[in-house]
Amino acid sequence: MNMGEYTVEVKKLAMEIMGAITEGLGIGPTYLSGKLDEGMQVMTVNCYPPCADPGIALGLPPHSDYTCLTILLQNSSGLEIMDNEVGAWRAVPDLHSVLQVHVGDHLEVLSNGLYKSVVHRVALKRDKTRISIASLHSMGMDEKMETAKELVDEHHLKGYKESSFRDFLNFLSKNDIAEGRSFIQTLRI
Ligand SMILES: O=C(O)CCC(=O)C(=O)O
Ligand SMILES: [Fe+2]
Repeated sequence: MNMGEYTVEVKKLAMEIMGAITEGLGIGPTYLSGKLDEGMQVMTVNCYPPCADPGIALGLPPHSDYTCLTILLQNSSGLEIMDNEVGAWRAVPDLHSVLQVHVGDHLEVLSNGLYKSVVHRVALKRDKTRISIASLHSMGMDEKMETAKELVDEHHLKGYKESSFRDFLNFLSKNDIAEGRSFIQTLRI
């Protein structure tokens, strides 16, 4: 499969998974399908060179993705995920030909916090180049993601402000995520 075909297939998968998630949330399998289908798919190909002293450097600083979903393919281990219950990093095992699905900030907003966006980072290897391909799925540039009204009531107050992909880009231009500022924190009410 070439990159173009992969891009098309991974989008279909993202649409299916989001349909299953919104169905599971009780807001129906097509709740977001139109806006997601017409929305943005950003493909990033990341190359992490070997590092003589991996203890003092990171491939990618801790962050969560602004997306609804991110689908990731990696050629070797290196990705680490924050385990919020214990406040420790967990290495994602090196599983061959496996796609990882990350919950992004906008799914946390949509679900009123029932899904939590995953904080992740990439560690470097002493003797190995690591390559990953991430497919980031979100609505259009100026489409505002709002918490589903069906998931808000007097016992479950609305926990998030609405935001768009452009709002995230504006945040990025003014803040350094390497210093720990996170977009989702600015959305929490
Ligand atoms: O290289 C990876 O495994 C993660 C890439 C990533 O987090 C991103 O592109 O947002
Ligand atoms: Fe990421």
